[in-house]
Amino acid sequence: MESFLKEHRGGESVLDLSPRSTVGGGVEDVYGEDRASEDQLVTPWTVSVASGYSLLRDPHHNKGLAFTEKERDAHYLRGLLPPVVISQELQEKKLMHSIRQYQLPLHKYMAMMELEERNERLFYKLLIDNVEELLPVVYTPTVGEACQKYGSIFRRPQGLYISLKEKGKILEVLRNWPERSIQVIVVTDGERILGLGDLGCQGMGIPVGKLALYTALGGVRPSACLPITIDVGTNNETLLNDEFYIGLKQKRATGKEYYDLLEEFMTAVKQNYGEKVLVQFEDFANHNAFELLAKYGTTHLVFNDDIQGTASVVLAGLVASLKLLGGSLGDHTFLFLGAGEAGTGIAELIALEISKQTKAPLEETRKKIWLVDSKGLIVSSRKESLQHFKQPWAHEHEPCKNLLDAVKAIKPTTLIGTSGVGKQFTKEVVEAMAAFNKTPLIMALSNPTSQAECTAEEAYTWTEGRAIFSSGSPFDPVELNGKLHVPGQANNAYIFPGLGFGLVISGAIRVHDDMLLAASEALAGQVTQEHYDKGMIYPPFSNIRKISAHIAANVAAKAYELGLATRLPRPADLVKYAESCMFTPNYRNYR
Ligand SMILES: NC(=O)C1=CN([C@@H]2O[C@H](COP(=O)(O)OP(=O)(O)OC[C@H]3O[C@@H](n4cnc5c(N)ncnc54)[C@H](OP(=O)(O)O)[C@@H]3O)[C@@H](O)[C@H]2O)C=CC1
Ligand SMILES: CC(=O)C(=O)O
Ligand SMILES: [Mg+2]
Repeated sequence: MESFLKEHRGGESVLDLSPRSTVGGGVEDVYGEDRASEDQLVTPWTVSVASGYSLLRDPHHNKGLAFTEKERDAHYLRGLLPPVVISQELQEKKLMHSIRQYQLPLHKYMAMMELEERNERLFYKLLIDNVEELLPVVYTPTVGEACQKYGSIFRRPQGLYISLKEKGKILEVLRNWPERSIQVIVVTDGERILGLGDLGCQGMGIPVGKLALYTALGGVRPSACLPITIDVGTNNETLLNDEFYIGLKQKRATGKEYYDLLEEFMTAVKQNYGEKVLVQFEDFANHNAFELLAKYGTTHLVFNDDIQGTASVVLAGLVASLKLLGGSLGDHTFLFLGAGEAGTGIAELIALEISKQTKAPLEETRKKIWLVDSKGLIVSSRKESLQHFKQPWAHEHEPCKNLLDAVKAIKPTTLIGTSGVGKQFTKEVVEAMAAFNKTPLIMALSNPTSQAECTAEEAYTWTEGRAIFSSGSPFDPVELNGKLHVPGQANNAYIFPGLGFGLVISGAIRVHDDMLLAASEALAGQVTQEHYDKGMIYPPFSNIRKISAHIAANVAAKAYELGLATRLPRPADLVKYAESCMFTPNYRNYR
């Protein structure tokens, strides 16, 4: 602070902050003074231009040992750092070495979060340059464990908490966030965190993780990202009884109380950030997710990642798989285990794509797709008792009580797991798939790894190496009878960063289903012959920035075509434009 005042008052400090001299020198004992003010009100105050010590403590500008000699002179850093000056590359090498020393993924996660709080650009450089290694650390599966233990690992707030206590004041709460130019909000209410259920306020790890990917994979500026957790209570008894739980200790609010809070939130978001801020709904339970999407889809720029992002990524994998399987999408039969957000979201986008390709009505193309929920196969005799999002899938058929019976009856070419329950694709189920398919397509999408419907090894072993396999959380390649099988990661992380970036750079004001198809097409278009030769239906994450630029460009093109883009004129080369807009984490030079 002193250096700031000197800098701004011609080198003359207006406040004398130096310790008052005492007879005989040395530092004055200020502890008594501090105790004397214990009962008094004090004002927490700070300055806004960072230099000296505060610059080292500012994660947006801190460069640690990479501050140059000139910068150390100009910004009052002399003596605050050891003498050596190192490059960002050397810092990266050192940090990767230290992160690799940790045995437990959660410790790696905590080291990464600590880095983000200390030096944001270095955090993103590490994440971008080592994406395949670090994605499982900052994202699924480790982020799941981090959310489960968020109460005990919580150090500093990384996003905004909006609870029932803030009712009537949400606009003010938004204004407390230090950044004004927000482009992307990821919001959860913590009720369905991955396949781990209701984690209440501890779900904050998910918006934080998703937005880190928006920046690292998609190129949205970190300062334009805002993670939000809406806390309406939790029905998780363990959390309610945990003295370290960080959220509201009450049962979840429902009905009018819940929807009124969400309405206030959505209104405040638009009031504060305007029409073009993207709100991504994440990990809401399905009894609210579909309704919120339908309600705000016509008035706000909103997108549900679990319903729509997942649909787009899976469709891309299916389209790519046709290169290996032959035929068209409409030639296939799909069976889902799990008929919630992910399951019905994917099913609807597949049906839409087949309908666009064949010109057949949606009601017809849906008939190629079957879903099983916790009560068995969804069939017409169950229609009356089904939630609205399941009803379009209630086809004419005899009831089937379990997945194995459904597989045998429907004989799908593709089996997709979106149940949130691990180990449901048993040996019998997978062997049944292999019995009537030369190359069965198996997707075990539930997260984190503990909830995957089967492992990569199981899928390859039980099909004698014939399966094409993808999962929501990553699995290592599997060697079977001398052949290496490379599983894909069918995770919406391929889609949402590029999709969101495309919406941002075109200034889109609404999300349209055709944009999901455009994102899907762009992702499938990034799978090359080299990937197909290895049996892959998704490109590697190591290329994700390029992939995201192509997705963003395709989505932006669709926004312009539909008249939903506001950033005019339309750039001629949208891929180049997207690339040029992407945030890069290299250090900036300070004057
Ligand atoms: N890979 C990816 O990118 C993504 C993965 N996911 C994962 O998908 C999973 C599900 O998410 P989501 O769709 O939002 O969750 P939902 O709660 O909306 O849906 C879960 C569905 O699974 C069904 N189900 C639960 N248990 C069983 C069972 N034992 N047998 C058969 N069906 C069962 C439920 O049935 P009922 O309706 O009868 O209760 C429900 O239909 C989660 O693990 C999530 O992590 C989600 C989004 C993206
Ligand atoms: C990936 C994701 O969004 C989920 O599992 O919920
Ligand atoms: Mg999710």
